[in-house]
Amino acid sequence: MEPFTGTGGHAPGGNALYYCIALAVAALLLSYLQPLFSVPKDGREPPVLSSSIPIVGHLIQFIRKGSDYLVDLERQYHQSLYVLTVGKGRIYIAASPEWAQAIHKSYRSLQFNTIVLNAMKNIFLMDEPSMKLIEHNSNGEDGTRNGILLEMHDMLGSVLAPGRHLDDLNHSILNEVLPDVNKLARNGPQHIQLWWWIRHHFSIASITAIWGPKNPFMLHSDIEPLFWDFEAAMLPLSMAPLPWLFVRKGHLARKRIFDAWEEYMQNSGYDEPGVSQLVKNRVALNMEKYGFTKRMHAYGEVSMVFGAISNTVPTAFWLISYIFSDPNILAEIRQEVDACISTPTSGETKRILNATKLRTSCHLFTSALRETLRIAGGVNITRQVSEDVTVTNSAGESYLLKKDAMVQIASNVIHQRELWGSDAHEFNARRFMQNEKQQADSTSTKIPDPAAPYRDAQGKVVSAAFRSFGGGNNVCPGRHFAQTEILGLAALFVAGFEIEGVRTPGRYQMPPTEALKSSLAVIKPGRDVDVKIRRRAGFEDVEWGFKM
Ligand code: HEM
Repeated sequence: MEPFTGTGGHAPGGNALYYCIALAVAALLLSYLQPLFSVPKDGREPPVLSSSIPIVGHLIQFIRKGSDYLVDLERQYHQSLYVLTVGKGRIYIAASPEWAQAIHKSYRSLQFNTIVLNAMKNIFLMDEPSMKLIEHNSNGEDGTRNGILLEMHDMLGSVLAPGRHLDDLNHSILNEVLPDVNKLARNGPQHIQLWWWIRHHFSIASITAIWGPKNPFMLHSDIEPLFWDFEAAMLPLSMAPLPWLFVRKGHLARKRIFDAWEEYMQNSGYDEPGVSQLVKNRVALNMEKYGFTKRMHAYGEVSMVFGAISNTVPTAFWLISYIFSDPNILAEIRQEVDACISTPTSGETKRILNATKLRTSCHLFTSALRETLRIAGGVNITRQVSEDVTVTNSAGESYLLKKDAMVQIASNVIHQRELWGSDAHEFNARRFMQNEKQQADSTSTKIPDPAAPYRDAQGKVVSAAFRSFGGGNNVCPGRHFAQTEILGLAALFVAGFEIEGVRTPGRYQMPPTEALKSSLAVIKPGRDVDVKIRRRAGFEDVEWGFKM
């Protein structure tokens, strides 16, 4: 299962010389071509960070290092807003909370939906008539909220906000995952691969809670693993020419998933009992109101599958990993979770976890979740500049951003900045305790917002520092759903089980992160981890249940 194979960046043996010569020739050629690609610079723009390889140097580094490239640039240059040029294009990188906030404020000129349109065309393969429908008023050009994208945004914001529909959805996903958990280690210790187990069972439970029992993940055993192949190929699929040739694995996975989702639509799987309000509303909007075909609606639904699981699944894995790799933190969080379990009546094996209490009264547990997201969930936020615009940060600094460029908020860099203290690079489960307590005091009956601004140890708000759920207009509408489902799954492990590594008896050791970190979603583990899982003493026969 070791993923880190290959030559570690060196061409083997005698090929090394040819490799170096080829690189030198390519660099020379590119330097001759550079004038053709020169990007005219306006003195009002942020500083340009150049690359030693002209034209495509930054692109090569992104391909080689993923989102870690931005961390390298931060170490080297300490710039909080700067420009990278690739070919004739510009990417502005905002790497401080102050600039993140300024970018979010200029949402009219720095557009989210233009990025969505590109994805719908190039990744989710919407046909021309559907693109026409989606493009209509996509950025509120006519001053109203009419049009598929804006109406969808508003619909998701309301159906996923704390309330009855969200409770139904959370109840449904937690109930879906219960049978798998209740089967675990029932007849004594059991070996599992922890990442595989969580990925497989949590994905299927999430998709079933949203799309009902006749969904493709439930009906076809190849769909869940293929989804992750598709997910891993997202970027190359969106950029590479001839994806069927150059991104073959991702291309085939995408095709199979589209076909399976089309089958779901053709069989009216969305009409079955157990389908969430969210899916019903999407059918009503896309098909009934705007006339999408079943095929195009199916492709669009796959984009929602990304929203639903590509971040929650790895977050649940890392949260469980962080908790179990520190026995003291495990003991403290266990105490909090134990207080959310119903008291058994004699002879009863059923124990009920109160999911609402998990969110409102387990401050260390919810702090650990946000800390997990700070470290593993530095999801970078991208916008397209629709017109020349001047952005100004809270310190009064201003820069010009040019039309047609991209802007990226480097959440992964912001999440490692000095503002987090000298332990910024380490996991500190208590880091968000001030937040959790403060929210509990001020909003005792409401559900704490997992996207609330970070408060430092003195309780001072540091706006736009915690970016895992984005911010501003496009803050993640699924964050409350995500918080409850992740806490619910992790609580079952904490309350009911002990975990040790097969290769590290008596303790659990986390696997490393993937070598090439994506900037699109929460980081995945670099390899799976074989664990021995057994029932916690005193909970051997427990059948778990949930109440909201
Ligand atoms: C740990 C879990 C999650 C993380 C870290 C996460 C992260 C994010 C981030 C960073 C954004 C903002 C993107 C941007 O501004 O460019 C976003 C938006 C979005 N998320 Fe999530 N998300 C999570 C879970 C979910 C879930 C469970 C759903 C749905 C069931 C969901 C649905 C969406 C949607 C639809 C948007 C687009 C919002 C819009 O149109 O303005 N997310 N998410």
